[in-house]
Amino acid sequence: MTTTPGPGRRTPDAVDPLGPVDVAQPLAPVDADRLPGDVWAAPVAAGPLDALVDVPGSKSLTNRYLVLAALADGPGRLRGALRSRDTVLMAAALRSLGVGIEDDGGDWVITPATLRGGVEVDCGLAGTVMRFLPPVAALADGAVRFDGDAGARARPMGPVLTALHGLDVEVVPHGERGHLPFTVVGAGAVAGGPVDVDATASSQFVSGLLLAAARFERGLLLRHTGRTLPSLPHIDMTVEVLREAGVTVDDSRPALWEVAPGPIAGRDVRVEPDLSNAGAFLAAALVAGGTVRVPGWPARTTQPGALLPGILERMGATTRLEGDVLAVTGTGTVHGLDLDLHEAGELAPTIAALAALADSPSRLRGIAHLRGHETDRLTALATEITRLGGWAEQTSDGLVITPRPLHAGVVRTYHDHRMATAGALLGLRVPGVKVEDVATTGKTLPDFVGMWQRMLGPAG
Ligand SMILES: O=C(O)C1=C[C@@H](OP(=O)(O)O)[C@@H](O)[C@H](O)C1
Ligand SMILES: C=C(OP(=O)(O)O)C(=O)O
Repeated sequence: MTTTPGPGRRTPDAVDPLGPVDVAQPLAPVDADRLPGDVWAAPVAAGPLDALVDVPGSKSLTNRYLVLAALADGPGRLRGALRSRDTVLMAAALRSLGVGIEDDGGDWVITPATLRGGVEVDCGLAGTVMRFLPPVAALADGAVRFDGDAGARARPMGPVLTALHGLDVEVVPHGERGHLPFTVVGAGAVAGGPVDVDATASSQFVSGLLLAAARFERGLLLRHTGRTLPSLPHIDMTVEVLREAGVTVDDSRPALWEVAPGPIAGRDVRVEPDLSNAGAFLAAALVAGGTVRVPGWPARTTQPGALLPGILERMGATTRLEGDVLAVTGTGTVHGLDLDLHEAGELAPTIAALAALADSPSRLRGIAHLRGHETDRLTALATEITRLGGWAEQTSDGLVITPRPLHAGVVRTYHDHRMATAGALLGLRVPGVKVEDVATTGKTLPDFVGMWQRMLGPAG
């Protein structure tokens, strides 16, 4: 049987162990009048950009700092924290567990407390909430029920729950095993010790266990058992914030992390801007030409967005760090590239949108785990790029994107903030692009539309 690769399908290729699959179904037409949520007409850039874009705090750092502050031995203060759906859900969950979290002139002031059970946690669609809080709930004095959006129930949770079970924490599934909803029955303490985790599907399985581990009686010796590990910078971020809070972590052996038991210091910290969220704005300079600047760019960071300047340069930009301002300048011509993104999968939607507008094909590798993100991002990106007339095929671990002239159409977003921002990037170049449910950007960037319009200026 011969097969025709199609959008939204795996395509046979040399590295695809799954081999050929069935012929693609035709794309469902999108009727903009019947779509849920707002349909936003993405503006076309009127000319080269010249913008300074202030990007709010990092989601990943905000939610790590919140968890550590909740488990600390004294009060803490978070300056420049991101206020978005993912971080507000984290704060709400910690409050329900008994932690004090007050707003003080824009800062979050956190007062740790004995964690109480008998509560429910709404994870929304936040990976950081659903993966970071079950180990915290194990320290509570009773049952903590976890659930989230319909899409959250599809996201992988099994390795976290298996690890907790291995640490003698009771976990009660309420639906499909290894998925939300479930209840963690906290016993007020966790003995800790050695545990094996297969984190092939998400680095967050490792980060969540490490964040709570100093509060386990024997600490934790965590071994990753899978063949590949995504998003290592995010695990390094976890190790770094733990060390900053006075926790002893040994990460000197490959795929092994040892956290010593001990107190977590309550601290006064400032959150770095979210570099991955900055990515869509910086990428806009390549699409429209001109310069986009992002202030507060850290000289050194564990955020995977640190890879952006190098990636954008390969795609045709010039970048400069002027003090703490990153300036990215583009010509309007974007080059395709072959890129392994396993360390920075959350950048993939931005890079895929650029690739669809490039002057040569691109291949993105190392991102099979994106199938378990907010949506199956490989399918979503292939489907939506193809819907606009481009061509994108899935491989076993990524995408091959062949640029073609794009046309007007509605980009579906599947409750995925980064699908919405990718749609905005395509719309900068292609007249008539609309983005379904643009409000989904509120997951990490509630003012995305306002920021995008300000970046474009009055002519945009
Ligand atoms: O720990 C974190 O803050 C994150 C880790 C990564 O998850 P995966 O390893 O599941 O990709 C990343 O994609 C996500 O946006 C945030
Ligand atoms: C994968 C992402 O989020 P989450 O923290 O929900 O996994 C993301 O923001 O790209």
